[in-house]
Amino acid sequence: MTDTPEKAAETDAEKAAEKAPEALAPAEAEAEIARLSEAVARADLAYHQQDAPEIADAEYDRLKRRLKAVEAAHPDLARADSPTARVGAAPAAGFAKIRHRVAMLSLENAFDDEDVAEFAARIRRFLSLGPEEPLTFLAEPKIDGLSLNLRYENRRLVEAATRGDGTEGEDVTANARTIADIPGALPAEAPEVIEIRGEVYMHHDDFAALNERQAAAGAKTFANPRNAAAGSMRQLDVEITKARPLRFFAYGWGEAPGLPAETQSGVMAAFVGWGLPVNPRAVHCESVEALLDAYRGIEADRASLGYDIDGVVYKVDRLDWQGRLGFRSTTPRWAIAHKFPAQTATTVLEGIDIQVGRTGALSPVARLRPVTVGGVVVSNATLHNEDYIAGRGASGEPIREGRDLRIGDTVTVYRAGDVIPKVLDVDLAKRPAGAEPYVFPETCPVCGSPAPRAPGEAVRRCTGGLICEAQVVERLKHFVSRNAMDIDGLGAKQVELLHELGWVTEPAEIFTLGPRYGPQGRNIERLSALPGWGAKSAENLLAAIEASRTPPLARFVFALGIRHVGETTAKLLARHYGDWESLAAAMQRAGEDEAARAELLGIDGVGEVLAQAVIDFFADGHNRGALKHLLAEVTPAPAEAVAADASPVAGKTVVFTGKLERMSRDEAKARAEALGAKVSGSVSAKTDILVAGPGAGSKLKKAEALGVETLTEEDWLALVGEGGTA
Ligand SMILES: NC(=O)c1ccc[n+]([C@@H]2O[C@H](COP(=O)([O-])OP(=O)(O)OC[C@H]3O[C@@H](n4cnc5c(N)ncnc54)[C@H](O)[C@@H]3O)[C@@H](O)[C@H]2O)c1
Ligand SMILES: [Zn+2]
Repeated sequence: MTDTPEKAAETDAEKAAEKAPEALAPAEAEAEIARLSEAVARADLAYHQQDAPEIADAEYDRLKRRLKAVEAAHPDLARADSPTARVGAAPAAGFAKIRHRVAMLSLENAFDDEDVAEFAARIRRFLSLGPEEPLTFLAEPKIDGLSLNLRYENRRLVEAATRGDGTEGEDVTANARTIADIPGALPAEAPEVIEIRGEVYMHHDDFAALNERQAAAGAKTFANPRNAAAGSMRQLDVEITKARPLRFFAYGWGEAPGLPAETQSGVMAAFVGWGLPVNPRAVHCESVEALLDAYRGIEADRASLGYDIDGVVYKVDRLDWQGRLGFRSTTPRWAIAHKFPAQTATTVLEGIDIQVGRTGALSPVARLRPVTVGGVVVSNATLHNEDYIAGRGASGEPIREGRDLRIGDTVTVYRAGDVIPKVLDVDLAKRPAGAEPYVFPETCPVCGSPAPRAPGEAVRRCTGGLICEAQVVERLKHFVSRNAMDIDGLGAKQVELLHELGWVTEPAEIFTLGPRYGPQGRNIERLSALPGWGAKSAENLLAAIEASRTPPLARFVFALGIRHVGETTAKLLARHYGDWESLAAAMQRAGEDEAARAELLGIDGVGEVLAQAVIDFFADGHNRGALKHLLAEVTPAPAEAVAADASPVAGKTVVFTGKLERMSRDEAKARAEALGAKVSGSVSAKTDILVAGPGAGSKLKKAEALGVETLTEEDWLALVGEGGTA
């Protein structure tokens, strides 16, 4: 493949990404800032607004840290709309908005001990504290959920809002009222007006049970408890929130005149007295060492807490000092979040399973000797694809250049932000003697069909689409869909049911439903007795099935669900080959002989990847079997001959070569096809006309040798009635 301009730009960006921020030239820094801002903004939206993160938290933190560093080194280039100057994401559409009386901000991050020491030192400097003066912090687990502001007026809960972009949040008052941990009223000793802030989260076991219920109901499952909590809270339908097992911990406040104490810990104690849940793991710390001890203690218990935390938050305990320290644009100076590192563990790769997805993609999954990674027992992990196993890297993944994975290897497993675990690296020193490189299967483990890898793709795909058990439901749904066979009364739901019952396992069986399950069917069960059907709808369905026994060829080809063959391509194929027999025969030949392949490739709009997909489909014995059954039931109607007999070139095979002067090659092809000609890319004994422009070479020689009629562009235009001056 040649280097496109975008490609070159990409490599420049990669180089820039490796340089120290100060070493970047202004243009590089600007591009780097643009690239990182876009990546962070995109991740923010996915995470905060859609509750569906696309990258791991550790990766997000890395991008953001780099962006901050580049901005710090080139302050004049920092953008006003930089995601480092923002909190979260704007409220989602559909929710009423609530303007926060006191902004809901984020927290500065610390990633190592040094960051923590620097945090404490900065505070001492800011407050001009002598080295002997005590500085007390409260260290609390950082709950991995979503933040919520609860407003109580006259001790009644009157408003609940998400953080949103920090200034405006979503009104989730009704949702908050369904959470048992959140009191609807505060006791008499609470002040008249107070906003309580805290985190909504979900317990691990509740999360697992919720996902099970979701899966059983065919609904979407959540990647981790945080997404489940955020997705459950941010529901327009309160009944859904009510059915979800949400919890709450209070850790702070918004507008709060007349606080009940003068320290963070004092206020928390008062909250407990008012019936608010406060995390019991908070620790008083008098020094940096004490903070780090608290951090390690909480980290050690992380696995047994029963809910996710992603770090420890340190807060200056004295509220007067918090007041003096105040805020930067998006974070307080008196607190910091000490994040836990990405979670890794070492274990043995015991095997590699190949799973087949609904679109036929073969995905390798590592079978691991079970190991605890950040408190969760992991026994399998994704391996992405063939190249990843071979150590050739995959886009966006750390590359183990040249170090392949073999069964028996000792590997590092990685979890970040609770996304699916990954196998990161391999310890070659521990490789067992005789371990063999892994050979990726070339056939589908489900149906045995060939699973080739298309040029330029990393993934192998099963070609047995029509019969492969892993793909069959999706294929059937596609087959009956509106732009395909368009059978009235047979939608995705009905297909799923019929497949589940085992009544339809391949397309042909749709057409034998009547004799099998119709009013006079040979089975005792009846379509009309299915839940929600009745005699009338069964009758209508059978009539619609009868009516679709002669689909237009293009629709039929599209309905087969051949990879890369969309409606447009199906039309091209139908028009070029005319009828099913010619098309099918040509496709089978194309797998074996060059001329037939060249003809296929000669069709305008058919490229290598597409041609190979079609050839693979027709070459697969399973598909041929399913097609045979199907063609016993349906007869595709030949494509309408375009401008057929009227055209002198209808049905003729034409090849263009050399330079055309009156129109582009593509346009010439399109016009010829519109006149009913078949356009091919190579000359053979079947060629009727060769149109040769200046510079024609080997094709012209071959045509002359074969005695094929040869025309100039002018002759051709005259023949098809487009001669004369343009
Ligand atoms: N994976 C992604 O694509 C992606 C995208 C955006 C954000 N994120 C994650 O979110 C983080 C940034 O989000 P953020 O701005 O919400 O910051 P943050 O989550 O790092 O810190 C602020 C939040 O911590 C919460 N919190 C939990 N326990 C707390 C406690 N005891 N005291 C005070 N606050 C507590 C509060 O809700 C507060 O809003 C990132 O570091 C990353 O981990 C991930
Ligand atoms: Zn298969």
